[in-house]
Amino acid sequence: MTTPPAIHFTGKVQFGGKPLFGPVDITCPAGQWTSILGPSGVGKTTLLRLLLGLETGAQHDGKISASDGEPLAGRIAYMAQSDLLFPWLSLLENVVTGARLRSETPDLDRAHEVIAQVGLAGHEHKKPRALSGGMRQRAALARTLMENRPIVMLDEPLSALDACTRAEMQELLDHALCGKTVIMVTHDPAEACRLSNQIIVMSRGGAELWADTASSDLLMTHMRGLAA
Ligand SMILES: Nc1ncnc2c1ncn2[C@@H]1O[C@H](COP(=O)(O)OP(=O)(O)OP(=O)(O)O)[C@@H](O)[C@H]1O
Repeated sequence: MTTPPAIHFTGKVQFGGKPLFGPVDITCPAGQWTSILGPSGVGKTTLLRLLLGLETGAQHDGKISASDGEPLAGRIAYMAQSDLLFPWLSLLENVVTGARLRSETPDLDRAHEVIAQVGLAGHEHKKPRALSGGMRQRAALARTLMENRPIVMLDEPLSALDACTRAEMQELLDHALCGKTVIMVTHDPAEACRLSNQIIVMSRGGAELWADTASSDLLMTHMRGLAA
């Protein structure tokens, strides 16, 4: 894996001339974990999709850049809110989907290693329907790790999980993504505080950096104030 860069996003975003958010000036430090919080509909997913270079239909008047001056394209692994597993493929085949789509020969040894890393050894040949919700999220994480990219973007990756599985997955993510530049959208201040080096709170007007990752209660109070 190449050295992870910092990511810089500036400017404002509109849909059909109607402002969504901004102007903002956001830096996600290299090799660190940034969480993005904010009220529903403020534009968190749109921001992530713009960073990913995906079609959004939005007009972005600003800049997206990496600290090493290289394009972001091809350097990001993405884990969405839903697991996006192909139901007709086994867990193993789902984990190597990226390589198959690029017409590459998948590294099956590494796939088995990554599957073991997320605690799913022995389930390689099961179809997604035979896995629990937590196991499917682990499978989605295995597929994300298999890509071994320096930047990882997570859009509410654990929102569908029960509290216990969620805590387990947070630990796993923390360990597995250590050293990468990570950007995670979440609605959970405690999750953001637990995992992040920095927290960005988005509102219609812009985005502010929340420096105190030690207190999720204070962050929650602050966000209630923004929403009021
Ligand atoms: N293609 C589009 N055209 C017009 N409006 C759009 C389009 N895509 C998204 N929106 C609107 O932009 C707003 C922001 O959407 P987005 O999904 O980025 O918000 P979010 O902060 O991630 O919300 P949530 O927390 O509920 O997931 C929403 O009001 C949505 O309806």
